[in-house]
Amino acid sequence: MSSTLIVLNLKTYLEGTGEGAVKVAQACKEVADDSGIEIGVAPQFCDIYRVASQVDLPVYSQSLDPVGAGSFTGHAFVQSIKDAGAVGTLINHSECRLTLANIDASITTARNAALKTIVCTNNVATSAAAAALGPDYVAVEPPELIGSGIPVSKADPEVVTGSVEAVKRINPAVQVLCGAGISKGEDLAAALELGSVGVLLASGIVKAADPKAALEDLVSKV
Ligand SMILES: O=C(CO)COP(=O)(O)O
Repeated sequence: MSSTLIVLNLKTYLEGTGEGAVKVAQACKEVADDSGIEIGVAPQFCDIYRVASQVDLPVYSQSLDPVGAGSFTGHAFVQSIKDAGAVGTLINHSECRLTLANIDASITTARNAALKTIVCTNNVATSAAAAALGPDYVAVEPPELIGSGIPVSKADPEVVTGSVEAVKRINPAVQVLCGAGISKGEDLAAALELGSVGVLLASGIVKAADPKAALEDLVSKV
């Protein structure tokens, strides 16, 4: 496997029994095996166990709550997420934003459970702030391009290069992903060219008529 990472965020796109998530995850696994590129998937909380137990690929939670075992109701508990089979978690996605203090607490909570952390950011300044908290990855995604079909690597390459530069300056151990509007092979190639180590993406694959073919195209230029 190369060190390139692709994480497919399923959001709430797939209605139904969870079988849709398993099917997309299976496509991710096949394309990962064929291409040698690591592909992870972030399904709904309730689908983590189903996906992780049926498909051998890295599964991420879409978020978690920084609470321990005890008197907490309605929270996404890290130990349950881990026991369900997740290897990591997104934190602070633009569609599930946290305060800086809660981002910090979520990173610590995940790290203590040996889950990988991907902190989403919306611009260079927040990428720098996130890097200071020491996650495994910062994933910069300008919200205005999310779901737009317009790739960040083309529409706003400076937010990627600026984030890579800022993160490197603040904490060189943190790696940078980028996302928003990514769907094609040329988008992933451009993202890597700009200094990121991979992409976080959703609609271009999940909503495609043939997600496996879309994934094959995504990895075709690397
Ligand atoms: O929010 C995203 C991934 O977390 C990006 O979404 P799109 O790939 O749909 O633009």
